[in-house]
Amino acid sequence: MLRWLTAGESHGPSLVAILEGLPAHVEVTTEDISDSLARRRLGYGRGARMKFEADAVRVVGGVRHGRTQGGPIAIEVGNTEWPKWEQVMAADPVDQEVLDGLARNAPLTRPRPGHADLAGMQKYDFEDARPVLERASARETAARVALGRVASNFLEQAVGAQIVSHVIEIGGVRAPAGLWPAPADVARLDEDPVRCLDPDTSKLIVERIDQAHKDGDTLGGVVEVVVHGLPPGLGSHVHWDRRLDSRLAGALMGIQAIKGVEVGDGFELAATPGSLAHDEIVPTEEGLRRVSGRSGGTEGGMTTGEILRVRAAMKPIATVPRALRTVDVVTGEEAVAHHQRSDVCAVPAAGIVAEAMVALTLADAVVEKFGGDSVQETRRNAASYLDTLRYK
Ligand SMILES: Cc1cc2nc3c(=O)[nH]c(=O)nc-3n(C[C@H](O)[C@H](O)[C@H](O)COP(=O)(O)O)c2cc1C
Ligand SMILES: C=C(O[C@@H]1CC(C(=O)O)=C[C@@H](OP(=O)(O)O)[C@H]1O)C(=O)O
Repeated sequence: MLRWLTAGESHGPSLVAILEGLPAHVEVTTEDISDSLARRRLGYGRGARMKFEADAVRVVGGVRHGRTQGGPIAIEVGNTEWPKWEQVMAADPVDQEVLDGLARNAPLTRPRPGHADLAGMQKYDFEDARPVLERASARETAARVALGRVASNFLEQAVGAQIVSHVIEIGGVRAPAGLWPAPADVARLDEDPVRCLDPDTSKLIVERIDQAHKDGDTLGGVVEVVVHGLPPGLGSHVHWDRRLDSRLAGALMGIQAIKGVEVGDGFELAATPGSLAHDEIVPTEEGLRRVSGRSGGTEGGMTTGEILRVRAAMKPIATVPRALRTVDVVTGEEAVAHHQRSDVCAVPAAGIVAEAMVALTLADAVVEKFGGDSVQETRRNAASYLDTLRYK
């Protein structure tokens, strides 16, 4: 079983992430992790912070000379913004006089509709939204992407699986259906301003984001994660919490601002007759194959061995510049929500986070099915399973 945890605040000194249960000998370097973090910062429409802040990666446990050692892997992602927040976010008490003199410490009492502010203040009994938004912030996803890179190296080295994500819709502008990226498309996708496979849609999306920016508005959208090279039989039909689609859905829903998940053609299948909704099975020279991929590569909560495809729908950013109505919780009076800066659209970044969550979930399913204390043992076990598969 793989377990993972993150800690740290948006403007704290660093985020930390721990991954436990991964076999030894997975090749991974600080550079690999930094590259993945750099991909998360991509995407037209992100706010100023993405430009001036860097992710300072330090692997502090579990990896030696570029290979995992079998123990928990601990990664620190330093926030280079920290010096500006050292007192506001200090772990130890700071003189009230000092804090009162800091504009950025002013209590945030006008919660933003759509963010965690009000529910968090109610639940944790805070008069200031700061402690809530600091942890709710998607800054935390940097820690997940760091772990996701370790998981995705494992998947590639253990079973040869490769993950790629793309944006299929932003602000209602949608790419043509049926475009599924291959691993070779990753560089091209990363170069596109919105990580969309279709250049015409990409241009329209950039215009849509510019318009939203001008209007003081924000946008959401849909990303799709596609995984090539998975063996059949990851996950299980025997119990709800062992179903792979259930685990993938939970992992994707756990990303800030994700409000919908589809496996394969999901909602569209609901409107399609059965004769056209399922993936017929045919014998080919390469063995049993499906003629289509509508199911998204799972049946009965197990991988089918075909391409895995899952989608996540992100709502628009909650910090809307054209501020929304709220209440000042201290005075009880009507007000507009607090706003300093924000992303107009973070859908491309959410795609990279979705890749990470899919990688962690699949790595867990591979460890569960094939075990192994070293990646070579996992690889042997997977190869022997595939060799002796009853129906190929
Ligand atoms: C990559 C990414 C970047 C985000 N950037 C912002 C942002 O700049 N401003 C904002 O208000 N929300 C942003 N969000 C969304 C909030 O973190 C999220 O809405 C908030 O934590 C409340 O959680 P919920 O939307 O799941 O209810 C971002 C989310 C992601 C995944
Ligand atoms: C810092 C990141 O994303 C942040 C996520 C976020 C939110 O509310 O989720 C709000 C913004 O932060 P701030 O309010 O400080 O401008 C984003 O920049 C990041 O992704 O690295």
